[in-house]
Amino acid sequence: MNRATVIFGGTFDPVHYGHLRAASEVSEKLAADDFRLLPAGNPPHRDHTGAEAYHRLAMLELALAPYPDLTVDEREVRRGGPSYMVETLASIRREVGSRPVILCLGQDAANQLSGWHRWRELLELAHLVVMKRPRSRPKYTGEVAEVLGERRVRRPSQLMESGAGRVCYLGVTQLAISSTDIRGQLADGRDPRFLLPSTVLAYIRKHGLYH
Ligand SMILES: Nc1ncnc2c1ncn2[C@@H]1O[C@H](COP(=O)(O)OP(=O)(O)OP(=O)(O)O)[C@@H](O)[C@H]1O
Ligand SMILES: O=C(O)c1ccc[n+]([C@@H]2O[C@H](COP(=O)([O-])O)[C@@H](O)[C@H]2O)c1
Repeated sequence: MNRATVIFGGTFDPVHYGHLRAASEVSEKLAADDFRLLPAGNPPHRDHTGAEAYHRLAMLELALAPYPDLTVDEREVRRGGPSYMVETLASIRREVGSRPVILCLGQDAANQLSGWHRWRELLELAHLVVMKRPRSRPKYTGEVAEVLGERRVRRPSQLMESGAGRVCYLGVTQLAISSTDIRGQLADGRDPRFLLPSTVLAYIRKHGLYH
């Protein structure tokens, strides 16, 4: 078991099997002993979300309830202001000391990295694992390609040799599911069952979300 803290951040609006399967596979590949899904409280890059942060958090908790090895980190929902990942990682770093911290993000999210708040500092605080996404290829802007290229390692085990600063690409099973599509189906009165856990869908219906 590797002593690393792994963070899978997302808006999770709502959480679906694409997120959950990717999290499970990355956790397995990294042999992680501390794997956290971390919902963005107030995503800095989105004008609005379909559901309030407390609903997105509740849905994530329902989805992960049967799987105690995958936990929820609530700090961005509890914290006020924009949910900048650099601040989140700094706060996690203060708690875990020098152990490896690994931030997982999909290729689509990684392509936007140059727009993230103080993005260069992310690699001082954590390693990055970039997960391949259906229909999304590396399309970096600015200096990101250069920085990520310089830091790239081939084997996930190399992330365990230091606390931060390396980048590794991992393949995950390609499930072409997105929260946007699920929200669209619900808004159109269609049934997105089997794209997300039934407990999450029941929560959505109970609270009348995404209509
Ligand atoms: N189907 C999927 N397979 C693998 N990774 C995914 C999948 N969907 C989302 N991710 C990754 O999970 C993280 C959180 O994603 P997010 O909550 O934005 O989901 P999304 O489905 O892309 O949402 P939206 O459609 O609202 O943009 C991101 O790093 C994203 O790349
Ligand atoms: O810190 C930032 O500036 C920043 C900008 C864009 C995205 N993020 C984070 O990236 C993660 C994935 O974002 P998303 O939009 O794919 O859900 C999520 O944890 C976001 O909070 C963070």
